[in-house]
Amino acid sequence: MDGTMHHATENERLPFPILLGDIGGTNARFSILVDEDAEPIRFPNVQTADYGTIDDAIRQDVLEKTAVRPRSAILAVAGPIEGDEIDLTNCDWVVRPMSLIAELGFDDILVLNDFEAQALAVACLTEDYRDVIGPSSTALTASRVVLGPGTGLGVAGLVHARDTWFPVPGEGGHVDIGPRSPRDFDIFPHLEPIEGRISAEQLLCGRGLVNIYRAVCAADGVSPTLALPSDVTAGWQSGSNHQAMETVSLFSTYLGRLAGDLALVFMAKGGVYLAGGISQKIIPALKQPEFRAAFEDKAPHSELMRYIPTFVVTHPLAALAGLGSYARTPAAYGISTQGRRWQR
Ligand SMILES: Nc1ncnc2c1ncn2[C@@H]1O[C@H](COP(=O)(O)OP(=O)(O)OP(=O)(O)O)[C@@H](O)[C@H]1O
Repeated sequence: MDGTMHHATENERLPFPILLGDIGGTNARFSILVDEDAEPIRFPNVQTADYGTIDDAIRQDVLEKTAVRPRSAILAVAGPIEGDEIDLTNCDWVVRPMSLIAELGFDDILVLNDFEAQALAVACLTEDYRDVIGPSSTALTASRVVLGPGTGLGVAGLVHARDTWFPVPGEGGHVDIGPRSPRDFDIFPHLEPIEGRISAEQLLCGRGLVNIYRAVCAADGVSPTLALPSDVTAGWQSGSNHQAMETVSLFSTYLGRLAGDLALVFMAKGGVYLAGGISQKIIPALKQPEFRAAFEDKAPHSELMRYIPTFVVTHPLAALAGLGSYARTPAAYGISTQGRRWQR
């Protein structure tokens, strides 16, 4: 934060044109908002492994592809945002805002958490970009939750208060999850605890599909034949592998169980939104009874749960859409920029 000409207030817009970036473990996606009204300029997805640094990726895949010179950037990253060098969780890139300012000509950089960006997306997601799971489809303007099984399990709340959306990016993917049904009690002893416990992320992510599958095989006394998360969903989809089919069914149950718990915590009458790469790949399974049954199975509040809608986010670039909405109207969102905004 050295060398600032002035301190921006929390609600102050970053200067246009604004580069928006959603930096995942595998893919980075960029767009530029030229002004408040323009449609974003889209750039092809970047594989993070193809570039040594994010600076190179931005230079070669964005700045060299357009004559527009972004003055500022809003970047959403997976990982804790502390200090002037931000290490990303699932890739080798380090975000150095001071270097982006010095080397690439930006005046103003804001770094957000990736699930904070997903929460922003969920605040403004229209019907076209969500697939309803279950009986209720009315998403009130009320608090929401987004959870996304992908490489890991991201979770964020989205509190609605004072006409403002407040994203709450926590570490909700790491809560405990335990056995509930008799079948769970057969399977859970075959899961491998980490430091004595099973956390939601051990079941509800790509690797989690494989963990559940291996435990199901162990409970059934058969040798596992599938190694990758995509093998498990393929075995489910083709109906060719009994254990893979049960795995996806259990995955839906556990996802519904956690989604319901998070809905209770946030009183999420605005709905629970399933993001992450895996949700979109198993939509037909999520539409089977297991997901909603587990979601609503929250006595003494089952009646309340029945009216809370659940959705799969189908927007291909949801995080960028969320960042774009924030870039245009920061005052609509309760985002603290303290310690996360760097200015020339
Ligand atoms: N067909 C599939 N079925 C099940 N899991 C899959 C399939 N294809 C990929 N996966 C798993 O999905 C996970 C990746 O999820 P996702 O696409 O959401 O990535 P991500 O964590 O958002 O990272 P990025 O932001 O870089 O895309 C990996 O664990 C991968 O093994």
